[in-house]
Amino acid sequence: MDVFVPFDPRDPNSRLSSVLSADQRRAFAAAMLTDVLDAIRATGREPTILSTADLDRSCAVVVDDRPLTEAVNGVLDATTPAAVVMADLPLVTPEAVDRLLDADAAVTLAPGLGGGTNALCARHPGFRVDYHDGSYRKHLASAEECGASVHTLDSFRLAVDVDERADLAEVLLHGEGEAAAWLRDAGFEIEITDGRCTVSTAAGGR
Ligand SMILES: Nc1nc2c(ncn2[C@@H]2O[C@H](COP(=O)(O)OP(=O)(O)OP(=O)(O)O)[C@@H](O)[C@H]2O)c(=O)[nH]1
Ligand SMILES: C[C@H](OP(=O)(O)O)C(=O)O
Repeated sequence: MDVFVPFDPRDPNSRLSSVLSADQRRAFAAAMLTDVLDAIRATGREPTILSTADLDRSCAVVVDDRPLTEAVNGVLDATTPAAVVMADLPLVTPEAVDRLLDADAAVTLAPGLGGGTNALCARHPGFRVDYHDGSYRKHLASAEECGASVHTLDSFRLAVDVDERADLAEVLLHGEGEAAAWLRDAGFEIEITDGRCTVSTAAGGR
């Protein structure tokens, strides 16, 4: 099974601009990518990065500068079965990747909090993606349209994608890889606000 990891290094994680500078966002996104690639490799599979620009990584890289949906559908046009695992999932574990890839359904979807699709495995040649704006529901419809059976994977490790400041607390709480280490080195810490774990930018970030 080919596993593709979409990655756009140009201006990553723009929704974190209030806490991280552009250079910090690039470094943090690269650390998250490393965590995702490590988890996939630990399952015995070799990932391919689907990037918008050339990358200096010891990994197969396919460059396609079209928007995300078109680039991933380009992959699905050429490759079935195929899996797509986003690069902003720093909590992902090899066990979670195995569960995604071992599921029998024609289409397996790992939803993100907020209705996105953090990872998927497509065994049906007719399935195509349509990312953003609550893509999980669109992908359920897309699978139904082509008559593919669907499995929704219940995985905390795949559900946490890093979009906003609150997501950084999850990385500090549960992450064990480069992204969590990068945040700690940058001075970010957990603090309790109104009884919940939040991320403190007192010593880190902007
Ligand atoms: N190949 C490719 N990957 C993309 C593209 N846009 C986003 N990605 C990747 O897709 C995943 C999900 O991205 P998003 O959450 O939509 O965007 P982001 O850059 O992480 O964050 P924001 O700028 O805050 O939206 C991340 O791994 C991105 O690197 C694109 O146009 N092409
Ligand atoms: C890639 C996209 O991410 P979001 O815009 O939901 O963070 C999606 O999962 O559809």
